Amino acid sequence: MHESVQSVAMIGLGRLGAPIAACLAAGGFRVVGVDLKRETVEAINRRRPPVFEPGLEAMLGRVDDRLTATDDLAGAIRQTDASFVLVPTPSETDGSFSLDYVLAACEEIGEALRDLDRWHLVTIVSTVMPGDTSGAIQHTLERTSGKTCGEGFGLCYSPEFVALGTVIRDYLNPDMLLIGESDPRSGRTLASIYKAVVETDPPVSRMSFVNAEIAKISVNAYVTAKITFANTLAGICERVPGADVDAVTQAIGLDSRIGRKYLKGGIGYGGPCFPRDNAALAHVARAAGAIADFPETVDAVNRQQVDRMTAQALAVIPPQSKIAILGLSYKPQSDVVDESQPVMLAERLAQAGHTVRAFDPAATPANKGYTLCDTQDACLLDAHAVVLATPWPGMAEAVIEQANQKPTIIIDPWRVLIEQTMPAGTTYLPGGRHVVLGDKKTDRIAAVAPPPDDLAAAG
Ligand SMILES: NC(=O)c1ccc[n+]([C@@H]2O[C@H](COP(=O)([O-])OP(=O)(O)OC[C@H]3O[C@@H](n4cnc5c(N)ncnc54)[C@H](O)[C@@H]3O)[C@@H](O)[C@H]2O)c1
Ligand SMILES: O=c1ccn([C@@H]2O[C@H](COP(=O)(O)OP(=O)(O)O[C@H]3O[C@H](CO)[C@@H](O)[C@H](O)[C@H]3O)[C@@H](O)[C@H]2O)c(=O)[nH]1
Repeated sequence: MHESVQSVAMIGLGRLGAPIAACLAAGGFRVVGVDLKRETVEAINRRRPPVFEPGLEAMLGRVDDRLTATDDLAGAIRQTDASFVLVPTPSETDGSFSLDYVLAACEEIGEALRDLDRWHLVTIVSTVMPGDTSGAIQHTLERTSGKTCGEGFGLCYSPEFVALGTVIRDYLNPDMLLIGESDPRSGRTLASIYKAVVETDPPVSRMSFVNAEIAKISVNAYVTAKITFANTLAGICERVPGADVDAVTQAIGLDSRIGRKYLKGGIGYGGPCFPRDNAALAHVARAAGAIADFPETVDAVNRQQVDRMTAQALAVIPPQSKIAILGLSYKPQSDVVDESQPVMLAERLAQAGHTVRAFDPAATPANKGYTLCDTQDACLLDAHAVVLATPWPGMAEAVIEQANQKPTIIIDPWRVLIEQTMPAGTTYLPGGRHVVLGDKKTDRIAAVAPPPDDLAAAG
């Protein structure tokens, strides 16, 4: 079914590596997980999630004795038929991705391959820059193993398209499998490993390393352009009488050339991947002497979304108010605050002279200028205004309860409360909608980013 591969090594048991190792083991492979961190190795061996990822604990409960973890990378290679490298590739200041961790892992893999008397497939899953797999990665493996890539061992580049919070679901139900391969045997073997584990029958795109490398960052660059288009529409709809971004995006999403996914106008995209992939594509373009304006513009317009949200809030919140920010992670069901728009918004509102308190069920950012609360109730206490920045389950209800107790300004960039009847005295400001100040019919008193003059006249 999957050629002769029965056992695999997962090198790097982080946010992606741990859940994917669990999926491979639950799917029938014998998996040896490798990580430098002792606490991660111990957690896996005790079947405890080393990272925050919904569903991981349950998946670890299904691996029986097929998953073990160790810090002995060479030993893991010797015991297995194939290995996956899923270590960090942090961004450099020029937008490119560092290969330091990948090359350190490849040095050890290559040394282990030197004495191995059978073929072994190495797959790089970490996101790398175009040219890296056939360049430094392949050279390192060949140098340290003394073997020729495509003969003594196989090499693939196969990045993942999973999103944090849904890693397991996305891994088991991929839209496609992207495989850059050194030779047909390597690509075929990797495809057979995936096919043995995934729950669907996705198309497999097999190609050269460089095309797979460009394709990976292009998917994120394209999807972020789509989100940014929705945010641009949201900004327009906020200022055009009667306009509603959701009505517009729902309609245009029905055009099959556009599609409905990732078309929600909100607070801008953040996280460990989306923001950096535009910077990487821009770097690739500049280095090749091609035009870099498109990814640079998407990135710049995304950063403007924090300006848009800050201006909206400042237009309706009286000076020196107490503001509660609910949700700080870049999206619900995640503890990640890399490039988090809610964190940026909290900082900006604090800089504007407001007393800002924030709460998140999982994320604990190093806060600048605002107070991080241990509980949602402490965050909401006495707040004049609430921003539902990253709406985790249960937060919307708490906001309504707060507004029932005292007049509250509610800022709702994702419109999770749009269907609710607001308690009397509430100022409700949904992102992406034009709302008239003092609308008696709906009892929603709101303004959507009005120019200051309009606000003064209305007040
Ligand atoms: N997080 C995502 O949503 C996502 C999605 C797609 C692709 N990626 C890519 O996947 C890669 C990994 O991302 P992540 O979020 O899982 O990173 P992470 O930092 O959560 O995990 C990486 C793990 O690798 C371990 N490690 C580092 N060097 C090692 C070595 N030599 N041997 C063994 N273990 C080692 C670290 O201790 C850590 O536990 C990156 O290239 C990232 O761009 C991430
Ligand atoms: O319609 C939408 C959809 C998402 N977002 C925002 O986009 C960001 C990213 O969301 P999501 O895709 O759910 O999470 P990530 O974990 O960042 O996953 C992205 O980045 C990964 C790393 O490259 C890829 O593997 C995934 O395919 C890609 O979706 C978040 O800030 C969301 O709030 C929007 O603003 N509007």
